[in-house]
Amino acid sequence: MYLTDIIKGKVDNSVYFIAEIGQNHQGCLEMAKKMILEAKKAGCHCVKFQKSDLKAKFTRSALDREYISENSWGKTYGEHKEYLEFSKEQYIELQAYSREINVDFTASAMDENSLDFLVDLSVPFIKIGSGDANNFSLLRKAAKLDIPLVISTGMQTMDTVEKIVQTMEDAGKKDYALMHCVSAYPTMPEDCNLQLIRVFKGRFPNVTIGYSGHELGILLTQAAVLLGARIVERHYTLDKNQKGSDQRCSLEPQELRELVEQVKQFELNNNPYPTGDVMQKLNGGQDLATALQDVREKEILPCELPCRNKLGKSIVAARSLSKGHILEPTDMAIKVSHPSGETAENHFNLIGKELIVDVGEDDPITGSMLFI
Ligand SMILES: CC(=O)N[C@H](C=O)[C@@H](O)[C@H](O)[C@H](O)COP(=O)(O)O
Ligand SMILES: C=C(OP(=O)(O)O)C(=O)O
Repeated sequence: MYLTDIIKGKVDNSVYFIAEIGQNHQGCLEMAKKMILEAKKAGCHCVKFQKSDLKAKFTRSALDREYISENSWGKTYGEHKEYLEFSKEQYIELQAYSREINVDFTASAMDENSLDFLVDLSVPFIKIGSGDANNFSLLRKAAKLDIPLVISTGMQTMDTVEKIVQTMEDAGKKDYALMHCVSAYPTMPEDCNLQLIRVFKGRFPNVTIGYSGHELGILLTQAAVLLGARIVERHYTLDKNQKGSDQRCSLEPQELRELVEQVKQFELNNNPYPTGDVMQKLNGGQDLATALQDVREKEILPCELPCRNKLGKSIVAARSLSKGHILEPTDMAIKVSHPSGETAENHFNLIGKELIVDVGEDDPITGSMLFI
């Protein structure tokens, strides 16, 4: 099955499965290949990685900060990320291997350079992760491409999701999907807010809705499918005991296989199952009932704040700028910055504002630095 069949609404009774290898490969190419093979054997349609150009995604100070964590692969966050990043040659090798065994291969574009990189690689679709769901500079650029997009919505409000849809519409982009997502690793049932899948389907009837889940186990992802998710993405690992921030919320090959098999049994069409039927079909239970609680509005949840503080993007100076300078679009870059600047979402609102202080390259730009 092709993602485009799902996104273009030609197929609404099947689910496209993305095995998110992300950075669970431990920086090891051979392990990444083994993971690709096991994901294919488990029945997944696609394997996904995360592509970053570190200097484009992070400010110098964010890269230089100490990363003291049991999940760290280096003394600084930059060293840690560098260790986990595959080179262009390695991407080409992994892509060729995926082709050989007939499984789709792609990655999330975590900055504009990485978007270009993935376009050059001719991936079947590009993922925009939650960290960039309010990066409208990246979204506008991606919307112009003739490549399908899968856009996650963790750490965002409904207002931002509406703006994403508007951005796609303004660009005439039709082949994209929105993923319900909560950016907490793992996500507890009370935070999963699965009913938002139904809400998304109601508000955006022409958009394919999917689910990028970070909860433990497979039950709640099955419920997500019954509520209307037609693309499923789960982090995946060969062994959850390995080192890495995402390991705990990942599925091992056997769980991934079971998820795919269970979902194949469902009778699906364009209509979400009523909540009572979801409970009954999946044999109820407290976790399921909690994850299915009523929710109408998408908000940034307290459980998402650690991820937002760590990986949320904000506005920084693209180059040194002097006091009195009037901001133009190219003066600003959207990066992970510690400390952070104005939220990425305000990028276009800052155009034309005057700086009241000198700012160095990569320095965060905050409201107090601007003449109002
Ligand atoms: C928001 C976002 O990008 N989240 C990604 C996708 O879910 C994650 O895989 C992060 O890259 C990962 O959790 C970061 O872990 P560390 O900070 O240990 O490299
Ligand atoms: C951050 C990512 O995904 P999500 O927001 O769906 O967890 C990603 O795909 O890199």
